[in-house]
This record gives sequence, structure tokens and C-alpha cells, in this order.
Amino acid sequence: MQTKPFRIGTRGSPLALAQAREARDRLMAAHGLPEEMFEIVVLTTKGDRITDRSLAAIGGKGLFTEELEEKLTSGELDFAVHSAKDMATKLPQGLALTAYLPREDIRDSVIGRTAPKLIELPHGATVGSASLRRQALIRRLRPDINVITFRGSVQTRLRKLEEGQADATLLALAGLKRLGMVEVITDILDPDEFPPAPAQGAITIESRIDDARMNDLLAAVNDAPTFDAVSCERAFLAALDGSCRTPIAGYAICEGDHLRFFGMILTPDGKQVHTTTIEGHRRDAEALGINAGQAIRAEAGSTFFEDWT
Ligand SMILES: NCc1[nH]cc(CCC(=O)O)c1CC(=O)O
Repeated sequence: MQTKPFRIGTRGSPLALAQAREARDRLMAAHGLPEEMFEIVVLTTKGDRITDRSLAAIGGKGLFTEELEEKLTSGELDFAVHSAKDMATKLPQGLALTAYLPREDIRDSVIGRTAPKLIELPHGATVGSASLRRQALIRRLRPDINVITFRGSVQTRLRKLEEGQADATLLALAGLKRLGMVEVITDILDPDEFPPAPAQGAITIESRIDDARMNDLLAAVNDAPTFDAVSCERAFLAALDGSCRTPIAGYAICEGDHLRFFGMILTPDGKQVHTTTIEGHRRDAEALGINAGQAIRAEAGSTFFEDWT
């Protein structure tokens, strides 16, 4: 019998804490365990400390996970809860994304101050976003819009918007739902026109591959359709060698045994766009993602990634 509480690692932002609590609550319910059996351990990551530059400029996704993964590897944590979207495609040796909680809405939302929709913003309006994908997709729809880098927690970004630093900003609908803040939303974007980041809206639990007892416990809260869809999306990203300098978007949907994936790559100015759609059996989720990545790479040509990086 386990008597010491399980140690759950998380970042300290309000969204990260909400996600860690959701994982804990689902584990408590699945196993009939009391809250005292879980201890939420908050760590500050490099990504949290550096808020004045874009992620691409400071070295990418690992920045939000390094500290958590070190403590996971050393055994100081039993598992870590993350936004799946923030995870690099390659994890440290010995760690895996063991479980995915049921996915929230995958779509991006608009928080408009001077107009509710992107297409209604005044000519030359300013939109705040640090995401290369969102920047490229905005420029594709509205080349006149001036995109500025907006980083920090959801709360920080909304404050910057209120202060008038931008006419609008874009945030994942999933995060706003989890924070109970959907009332700030003025529009929701169509995922075929404005596809989300791979893994958007999914919470994942990372653990040590060799910790069989922990992984058995985590299996009870895994949502299989989410696991397969996100595995497909992450395979697509990996097949494109998803550096954080490449705008890459895409989502998979599972219906019964069927999986459909839609992917898009763009140049940062949004002028060149390539899309791909692939369908198949859910059990082939990863292979489908890899195939989609190879297909879109072949269509775009080898110069696509080199021209502007
Ligand atoms: N990179 C930041 C990040 N990581 C996950 C989310 C939102 C929740 C999600 O997509 O699951 C956000 C903020 C945002 O994009 O609005």
C-alpha cells in the first residue's frame, strides 16, 4: 500500500494549476483516493521567467518542461501535468506521455477590443500574439494587420489588451474554458481556416517509462480518442522536424475507429500555404501523422523550410 502522497509536478500559472487539479481530481475519482494522497508541487520554468521575448527567440518548447522533467527523472516527482501543446516532440530518455485527459475544444478564440472578429478589425489594426502559427494565419487572412509579440499568462495578455496595447489577441478556447473565462471571447475560429497547434486543448501526464505501478494508475484516466488524435498530431509535427520557427498547424478527430487529420504549414508572412488531409484507422494514428508530414513536405518542396529560416 502506498502511504506517501503522489507528487504531481506543475508550473504555477493559473492554467497550469487548474490542469494539475483536474488530473488529480480524475485520479482521485478513478481510484477512490483521498485528496491527501496527492501533493501538487509547483515549479518555475525558464519559460515562465523569460516573458519579454518570443519562445522561438529563446529556444523553444523545452523551456516550460526542463525543470519538471529533471525532477521527474530524479524521482522527486511521480508525474507531471502539462499542456500537451507545450511538449517538445522528443522527450528526455526514460520519460513518456503516458496519459491524456479528455480533450477540451481544440479551437482558437478571438478576444477583440475594437471589433469582435478578425475580419472586422480596422485597417492596420494591431493583434498581439507570440505564436508563429497564429501570426502567420492572421497575416494570411489580413495582411494589413500589424502583429506584435504578446507573451505571459492568459491574465497578463488580457491585461495588455485592456491597456490598449493591441486591438485584439488570440487564445486557445480550451485554456479560457478551464479558467472559467469564456465571457471575454468575442469570436471562435473555424479549425479548417485557422487550424490549431498540434495537441492544442489536451492535457497530458508525463511519467517515467519504467514506473509500472504509476503508469497502471495513470492508465485509468487516459482518454483513448484523445491519445490517438494527439499522437497523430505530434507525429505530424515530428515528421516536419517541427522547429519552433516553423508555423505548423493541424488537428485529428477520432470517430469510432476512424481518424481524420488535417494539417497546414505556412510561411511566416502567410503568403505560402500548404495543406493535407489524411484518413485511416485509429490504430495507425502515428503512421498517419508521419505520412501527412511527409506528404506536405513533398508538396511544399525542400526549399519551403529554407527560404525564410
Ligand atoms: N503556449 C501557451 C499555452 N499552452 C497551452 C495553452 C492553452 C491550453 C491548450 O491549448 O491546451 C496556452 C495558451 C494559449 O495558447 O492560449
